[in-house]
Amino acid sequence: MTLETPRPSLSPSPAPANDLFRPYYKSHRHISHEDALHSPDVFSSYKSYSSPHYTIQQEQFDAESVGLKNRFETFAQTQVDFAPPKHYYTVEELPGLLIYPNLMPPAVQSRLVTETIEQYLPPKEHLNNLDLFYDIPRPFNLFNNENPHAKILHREGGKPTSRDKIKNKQLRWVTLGGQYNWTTKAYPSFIPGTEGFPYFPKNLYELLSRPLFSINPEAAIINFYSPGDILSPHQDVAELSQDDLVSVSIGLDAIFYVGLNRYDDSENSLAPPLCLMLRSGDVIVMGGKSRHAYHGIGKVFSNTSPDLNSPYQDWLDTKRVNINVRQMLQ
Ligand SMILES: O=C(O)CCC(=O)C(=O)O
Ligand SMILES: [Fe+2]
Repeated sequence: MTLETPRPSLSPSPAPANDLFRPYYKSHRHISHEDALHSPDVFSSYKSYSSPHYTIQQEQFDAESVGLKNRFETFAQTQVDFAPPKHYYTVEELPGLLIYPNLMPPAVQSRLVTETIEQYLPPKEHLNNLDLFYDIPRPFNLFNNENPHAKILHREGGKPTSRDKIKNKQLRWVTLGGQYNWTTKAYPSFIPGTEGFPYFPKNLYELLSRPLFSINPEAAIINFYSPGDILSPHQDVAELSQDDLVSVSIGLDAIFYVGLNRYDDSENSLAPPLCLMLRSGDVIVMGGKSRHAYHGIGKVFSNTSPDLNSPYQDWLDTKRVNINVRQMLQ
């Protein structure tokens, strides 16, 4: 269970989490979408869920008090026709974990994909996983169709790549805002508001910041998954801030695991992780005691992306995009 390339803020998980998560990665590796949707131990809001380990509660969501419609329309730059969700979910055993099924309407999801490809990915300040090995031309236009097969050479004599290969499989993440330092395993400790403080895209900031979520977004990782990709169990502990981590899913459905190291009284053993089906438009918040919970992705299901009427729909039909936003500083 290793990733192809190292990635920011991925701290190796100690044995207990790995041991508890491993059977799930194994049993879900070949599960069909249909079986996962009906599996009693995979939570999704539209079916019943019962687990001896987790109690999920439905909470009232007040879309008006957080100015949801206005936020969405500002971000999508168009009128957004949507019925705001009435509920979100909390988990008794994972305090601070919030689950918002289908929060982002299609127009907002589509805009997020467009912004990712056209604005967040191209600049040289936004490092991606390929930059570690290749001299990726900048601005990096994933969909510039001139010469998609032109060779991009590996810096240390490894296999060359091409924009086509990157687009279809190799692009795994891009970082926005404060860029994590690989060597020191830390974010830059700049002072907010001063020159040189990492720039974070304003439109994404305004979409996800207070009062909707308890966060001043300063850094983000956008993860790209193809079917077959997983993300190993880890904690996100690099940020100094204890504020919420906000995670938006777009495109293909995926199984997400999350767990705290705790003893389950009924079985007197470490509790297994909670399994969630994450679908396009869902948002997860990891805050409070769950800010540093172990988590990972066990399965990405092919042919499950909704039609978002995106200019990049063909690509999105083969991808899961996860926008993972954090506050770096206290
Ligand atoms: O893809 C996801 O839902 C989770 C990503 C994640 O855990 C991370 O970027 O640290
Ligand atoms: Fe994470």
